[in-house]
Amino acid sequence: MRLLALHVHDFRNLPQVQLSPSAHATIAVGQNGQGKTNLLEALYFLATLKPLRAGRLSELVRWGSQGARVTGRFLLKGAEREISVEVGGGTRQAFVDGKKASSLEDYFGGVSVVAFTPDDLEVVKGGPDSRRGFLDRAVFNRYPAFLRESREYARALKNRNRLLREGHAVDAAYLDAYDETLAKAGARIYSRRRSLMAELAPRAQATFASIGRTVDPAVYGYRPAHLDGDFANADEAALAALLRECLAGRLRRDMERGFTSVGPHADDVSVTLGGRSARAYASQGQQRALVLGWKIAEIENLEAAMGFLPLLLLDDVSSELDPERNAYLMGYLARSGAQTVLTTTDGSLVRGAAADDTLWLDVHGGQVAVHVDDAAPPAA
Ligand SMILES: Nc1ncnc2c1ncn2[C@@H]1O[C@H](COP(=O)(O)OP(=O)(O)OP(=O)(O)O)[C@@H](O)[C@H]1O
Repeated sequence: MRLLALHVHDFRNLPQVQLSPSAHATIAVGQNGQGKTNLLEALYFLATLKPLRAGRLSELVRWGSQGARVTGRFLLKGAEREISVEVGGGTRQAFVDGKKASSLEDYFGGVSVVAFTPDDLEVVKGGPDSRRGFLDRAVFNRYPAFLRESREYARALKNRNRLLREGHAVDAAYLDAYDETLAKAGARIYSRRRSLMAELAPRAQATFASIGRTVDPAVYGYRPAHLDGDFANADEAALAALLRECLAGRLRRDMERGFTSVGPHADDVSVTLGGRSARAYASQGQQRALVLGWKIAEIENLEAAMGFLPLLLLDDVSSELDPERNAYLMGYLARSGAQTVLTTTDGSLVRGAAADDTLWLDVHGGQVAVHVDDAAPPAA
């Protein structure tokens, strides 16, 4: 997969960007607040239909404009394909080759992207929701249908919570039907996350072993909270049965509180170092190495699964890593041959990922321009 051309229109502070990225590294350099992350966010949104950091879609539209549009032309398995997303009035509309996309699967059609941001580096010490989000982004990359499936689950959960809040008025047969739907949708999420972890955890553990500067082994694990039974070996029907049982067992408590306390929305990813919680005991550098190990594993895993590398988006990650781990990451990017878009305030930090064909960009006040003097990385 390769991104051949990108066109951004009225996305955040970017009025108009048109560029043909390098087949390898494209490096956007600029001072703080100029629009580097916005450029990356436009690409991420194009490739996932999910905002990288915005809470609301309307935040993506340039102030004073009616709508934003991002278009990308990709080379996928030898054929060119243009996808486009428009945002306006709080909704988004996806297009494939100029026509409305018939489904999400049709839209994505093999486009795959992995983003790595400073927020990711904080994920180990953050709360379960950030780790869950981190896991789910990897699951979605691996299984694009997961976007639809997780929405189905969220809808079922919302309906059940509404019913629980109605308290005494809950009709048992009615609730039973809701539980059935929720358990089925939940079992799919469990199963997707479990499959992804089975592929990814051993790779992440191996990468960490080479960058962690410790003999303590890292272990990344996922096991649903509150669910009793043989999670590792249960098929999807058995997972749904386990979840239903658990929902029934916690019904009284859930009715008192007015929300569902068990299910994929309440899970966490455990990360341990030498058998101890990494959140509680690992140093900041080790926590970051654990995240770096995971990200590199995610990229390798996608390559193994799809037969090609995803597009990599790195937002000012180098300034957050120590020099040795930054050099490891830059060396990995250069060796992998992946198409990468990096942002930085200091071009020298990402020099290790650059080659003769690197496209250097200057970002200033929402304007993105190709840097002409290629003798040295542009200084911010
Ligand atoms: N919807 C919007 N419309 C117009 N401008 C916006 C919008 N959303 C954010 N901005 C502006 O975009 C700028 C931030 O851009 P961005 O986050 O890309 O910065 P950056 O170059 O990555 O900086 P840093 O190095 O600090 O991360 C801010 O000046 C902000 O006010």
